[in-house]
Amino acid sequence: MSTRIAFLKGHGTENDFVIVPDPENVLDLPPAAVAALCDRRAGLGGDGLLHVVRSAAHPEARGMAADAEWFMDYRNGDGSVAEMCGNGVRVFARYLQHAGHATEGDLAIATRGGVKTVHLAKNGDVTVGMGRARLPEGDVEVSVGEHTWPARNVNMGNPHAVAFVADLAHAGDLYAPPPHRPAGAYPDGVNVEFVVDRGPRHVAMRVHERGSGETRSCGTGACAVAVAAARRDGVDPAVTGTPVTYTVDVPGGTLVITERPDGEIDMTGPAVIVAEGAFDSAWLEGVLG
Ligand SMILES: N[C@@H](CCC[C@H](N)C(=O)O)C(=O)O
Repeated sequence: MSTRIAFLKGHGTENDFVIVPDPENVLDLPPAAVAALCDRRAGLGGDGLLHVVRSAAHPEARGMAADAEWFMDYRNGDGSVAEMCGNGVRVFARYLQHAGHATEGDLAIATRGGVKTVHLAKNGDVTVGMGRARLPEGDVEVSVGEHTWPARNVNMGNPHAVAFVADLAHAGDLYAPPPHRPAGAYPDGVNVEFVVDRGPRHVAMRVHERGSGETRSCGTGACAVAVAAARRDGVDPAVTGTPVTYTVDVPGGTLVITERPDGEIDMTGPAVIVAEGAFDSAWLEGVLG
């Protein structure tokens, strides 16, 4: 028997998501189902999917249920699982507010990267405490076409390679194959950011996301870029004792990233719900065969 399954669409700086509320975790969402839902031509379309589940109802989140009622079960557009999604968690918070599960102010959300504190501001901005960046040794190179750049490893719970480039156009076009990287450097894949300077503590980036291709924004990527830019600029809040803020322009808007002396990083930007509807379970079963 076919049933109607509710969904919403939302985005944060045009990093867009299919949102599937499933409080008791009863839906079966294998990778092929997520990829079908995120398909921009044959499905609903999204860079990724936010499966909204009560922490107590999800085996990966039960241990966080005392601290956060809701778990962001994030999936990339190809159906793969990622540790964290910075824009996703901001849109997830906006969904909880939209659905009446949260109000303006602070709320805790469980993610595979741990419990994140999100602040829903009056002006529509959403800030998330992203935790600390790790800067593993062993920098790599990324290449697109005839261009090759050194890149900095930054881990925001998920892996990023940040390359400072002369021209964002050198990152190729939307349909180009993903940037090349040396075999073995990232056994689980990597998100690659291309960055140019725009002014003092102001950069612009493009990103090729693991599991989604080029997207118009990446929150964890913007944090990785801000930290890589600060270190390149000789700025480390742990040393100066003063927070540092970078403005990061992405193709879909602007994110503001602040790193504090204790290493904790806050990211602020808009998060919007644009539509809600329902799809037929028979359609999805038909696609999955
Ligand atoms: N768009 C996200 C990052 C999503 C996960 C990423 N593609 C990965 O596989 O690590 C963000 O806003 O952080």
